[in-house]
Amino acid sequence: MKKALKTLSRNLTLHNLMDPSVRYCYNPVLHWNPLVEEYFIKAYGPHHFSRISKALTYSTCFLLRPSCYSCIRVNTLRTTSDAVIEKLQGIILNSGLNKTESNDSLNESNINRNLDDCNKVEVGQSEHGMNAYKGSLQNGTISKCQVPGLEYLVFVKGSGPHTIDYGYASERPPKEVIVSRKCAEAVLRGAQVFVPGVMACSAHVEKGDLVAVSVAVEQPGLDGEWATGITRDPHYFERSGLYIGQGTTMMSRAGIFRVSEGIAVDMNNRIFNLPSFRDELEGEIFLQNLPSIVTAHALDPQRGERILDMCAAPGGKTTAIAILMRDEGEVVAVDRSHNKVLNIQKLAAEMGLKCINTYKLDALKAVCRTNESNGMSTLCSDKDNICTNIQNSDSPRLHQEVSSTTVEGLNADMTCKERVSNEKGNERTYISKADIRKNMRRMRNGPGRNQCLGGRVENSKGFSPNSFDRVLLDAPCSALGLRPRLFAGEETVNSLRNHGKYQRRMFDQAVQLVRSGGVIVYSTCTINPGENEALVRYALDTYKYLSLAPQNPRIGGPGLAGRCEFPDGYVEEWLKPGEEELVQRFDPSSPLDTIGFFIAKFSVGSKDI
Ligand SMILES: C[S@@+](CC[C@H](N)C(=O)[O-])C[C@H]1O[C@@H](n2cnc3c(N)ncnc32)[C@H](O)[C@@H]1O
Repeated sequence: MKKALKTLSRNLTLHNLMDPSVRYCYNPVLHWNPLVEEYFIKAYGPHHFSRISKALTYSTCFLLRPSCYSCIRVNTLRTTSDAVIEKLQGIILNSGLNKTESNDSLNESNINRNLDDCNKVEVGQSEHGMNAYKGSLQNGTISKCQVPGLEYLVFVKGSGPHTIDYGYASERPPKEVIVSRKCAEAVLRGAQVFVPGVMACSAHVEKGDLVAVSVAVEQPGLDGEWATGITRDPHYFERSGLYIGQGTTMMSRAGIFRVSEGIAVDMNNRIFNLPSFRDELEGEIFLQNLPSIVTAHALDPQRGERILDMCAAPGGKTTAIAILMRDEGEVVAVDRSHNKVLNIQKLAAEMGLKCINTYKLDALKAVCRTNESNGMSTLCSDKDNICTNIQNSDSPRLHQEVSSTTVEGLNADMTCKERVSNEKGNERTYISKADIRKNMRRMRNGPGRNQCLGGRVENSKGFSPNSFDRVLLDAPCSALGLRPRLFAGEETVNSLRNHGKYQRRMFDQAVQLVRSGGVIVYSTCTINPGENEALVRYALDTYKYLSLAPQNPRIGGPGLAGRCEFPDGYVEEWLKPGEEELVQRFDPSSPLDTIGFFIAKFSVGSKDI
């Protein structure tokens, strides 16, 4: 009886998943590691965490409707927000992006009603900042930010989610292109489908064909591991609800798998219409998340000061800081990656900023106690090991095809593991965890390409203690606040703790480099309290001369006070009562509609006592 019920329920589920309206839509479910989910439910409560989880995927829940907008930071050293608004209006008119509100998306009054509704739920963001922000979004398609001090930011409103007719006819499913998760996340932010992001393609796709674009997202496998099976199964349940739009192929299927770059699919019918302004107004604008811009303001850099940006690439906050300093003083921007340092240099040059000096440096070794610091840097070029290694690691792209009813040239139920074993054919019976991780990475990012940008980067051996007025540590983190996010299962409780350890070691360096009387700003783009409030607790308990400082502007909500006891006995301490309002927590499920983000600002007292 139990077995019959189970089979019936499975058949019903499959039947539902085969229903084109259930399958050809965008309604992703974010998967978490079960223990991580348990921990976040303890931190946020089940309802709040469920809203956060939904918001991270950009999908809709009954109260929350993504207002989806692009936030543009204007380079005020080059132009004004009025001039930028005028140019953007022209670009939008020419590109047809002004088709922002269609029948199936909500109108302005609904948006405001939704924002009001959302205000009633308990996501407490700063009231003053929230009202100014709401005012900004009500002004029309392009508007200036009304938060005092942030008037140079321009918001361009997008629209969605739109319902797309993919042209499904009984037994004649649409041609399909399957993209990697990272590619899909970029497409949801307004990008096109580029060749490296394509994982598979229906048979007989020619240039100019209309294709449905779906995403291969990791699903829980029978063995307890995550797997991205692109199966031959006619039900294709693994991509149900994971259709992100429709586009026109810019090359044939054969072409897509022959070339290594270029646009594969021109996305002309998207779930979300979000202008990306790629390559537009170069040097005049920079697309940046609102919380990142607030981070630069929280640091409050002054003209003539010496500022360290410890994990700076690609340079979004570095350039925001340099502009706030009117390009007077010095912003030292370091990153451990050669190519990423080149990206900072490129961005600084585009924006015409002279006060930025870039170095390749491991921030864990940023303090130099000998006379080797600063000026004693060594030069390396694109000939160094990093580039050579990167180029050598390039691997051939997979050649796959998929059709909604028949899949040619693709193994049935092919999982990550089977791909690994492909390399050595049947000889290989053992699949290492490293191999699985490598393939998981590949599934996430797509086959992709590694690039060496070329150019010269200066290696630094570190900086003298107390040599900076202010330090920004925008730490590498679990990035569990980034939106849109289609999978979160790769982080375990252990990996989250390891992020915390790494961040504390970096923070120890920041504390040594800043002078007495200076400022440290710590930020992450994760919702994990272990990397946010727990870092603040560590900082305040370890360095008695540090204190939390108020931030301006304050748009985010309060931090989490309390502690979390884990089943293995580990205890994580968060903020103490009274400290919550001194940090800014950007909740991805709040009406602010930002990524999940955290900012703490520390005043550095006298180190001598
Ligand atoms: C969150 S991103 C920084 C984003 C950047 N602040 C911005 O706003 O554009 C973190 C950066 O830290 C860098 N990173 C990671 N570990 C590092 C280390 N040990 N030393 C220096 N940089 C590191 C990564 O390469 C990455 O570029």
